[in-house]
Amino acid sequence: MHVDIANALADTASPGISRDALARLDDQVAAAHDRIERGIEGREHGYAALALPEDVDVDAIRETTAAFADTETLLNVGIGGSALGAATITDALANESSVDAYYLDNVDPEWITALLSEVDLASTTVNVVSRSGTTAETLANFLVVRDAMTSTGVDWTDRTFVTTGEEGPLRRLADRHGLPNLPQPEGVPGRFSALSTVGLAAASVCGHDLDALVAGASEQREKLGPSLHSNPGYAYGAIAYALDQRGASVNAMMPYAESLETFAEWFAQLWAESLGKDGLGQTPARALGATDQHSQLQLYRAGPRDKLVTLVRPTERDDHDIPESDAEELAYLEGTGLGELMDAEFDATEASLAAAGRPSVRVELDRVDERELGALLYAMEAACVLAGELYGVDTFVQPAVEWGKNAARGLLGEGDYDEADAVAAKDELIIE
Ligand SMILES: O=P(O)(O)OC[C@H]1O[C@H](O)[C@H](O)[C@@H](O)[C@@H]1O
Repeated sequence: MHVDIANALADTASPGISRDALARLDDQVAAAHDRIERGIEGREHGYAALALPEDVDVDAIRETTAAFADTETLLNVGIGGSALGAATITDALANESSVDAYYLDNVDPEWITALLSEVDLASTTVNVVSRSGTTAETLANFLVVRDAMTSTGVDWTDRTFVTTGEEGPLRRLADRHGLPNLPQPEGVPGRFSALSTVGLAAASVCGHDLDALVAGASEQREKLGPSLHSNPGYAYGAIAYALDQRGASVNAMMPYAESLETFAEWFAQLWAESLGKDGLGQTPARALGATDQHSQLQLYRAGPRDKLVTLVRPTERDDHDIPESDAEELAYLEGTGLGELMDAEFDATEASLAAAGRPSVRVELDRVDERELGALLYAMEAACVLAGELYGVDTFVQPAVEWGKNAARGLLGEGDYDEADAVAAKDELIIE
């Protein structure tokens, strides 16, 4: 995995960073790295995430999930950081697995009802994931899934394990029913937990190679050092920060692979919840190549100069030949493959942005496999932690999200929350 930052330099783009400013930025990276390394060594809250390649116990994950070897469908009941890391991995590698993995990370009743009526619950494994064990959406979905199993004569206690902390309602419920429990990593916020029990349990149920995922992350861990020039993660985080400072307040994450579409969702949570505070932060946007060339690219190339476009692709993938056609106008497609076309689209988009003086960063994986995914996830987490240091924000908290959670709890009558009063106090100006 590597990044190419040339098209984010002021030589090409505006906003862009000059070579002199890049040298000054590298001094800031060195100082930030000292802080990060201390945090990792001391397993401080949040920084502990970057120690996961060393700390995660893949044998314990394999041991717990071995009891569910007959799984045909996995229902991962969790939201935010308790869904997106696992979903990134299993969606990216879905073609390699015989297990269909679904992420119940929303409480849309029509969607849940339809899903539960489609899957064979007798061969379904349920992983209920919640760091706090209190998230209303997760607990509600779990109760619904459990009820669906009971109504179809499936013993839900045989088919369920939980991934949660030492305390909380979910843990108590799991203990009461003797459900296997995978512990949450200490000091690792949900959005940084892809490379822990939280992200890897689903990967294990789907039969993916946990050792390779961790090995890819370890490679990137070893690259953490005092310069952005020897570390793709730091390079990405430093450039994204520097461009935001120069006006690129939006970061459009655009993978050129269907298998990486969920990665852009995971990145959006990582970037938004970690950096969006104190009036600072860069807004993550989600796009998919080549599809969104035909929808969003117009804005990225010719709209306000407030965007950094991050183009992600595997350099190697199984191609599919484009068959001969009987139309002369289509002759140019003959002898090529869909993958070749995808690559041409990627190169064309990158060049078209550069020709318009718009900044982009290229992120390339050797291929979409466990090792490269582990590397990508770790590098982006390191990028985010570094960016947090450069902004000077508290990367590992999300008080603004907690506000909404409290308001919803208050509305549902779980207790007295001031936040719920604000909902009732809303003004109305209705137009019909
Ligand atoms: O894992 P849980 O405690 O259920 O939390 C799930 C999610 O809840 C909140 O929305 C937080 O802002 C997220 O960071 C977290 O990932």
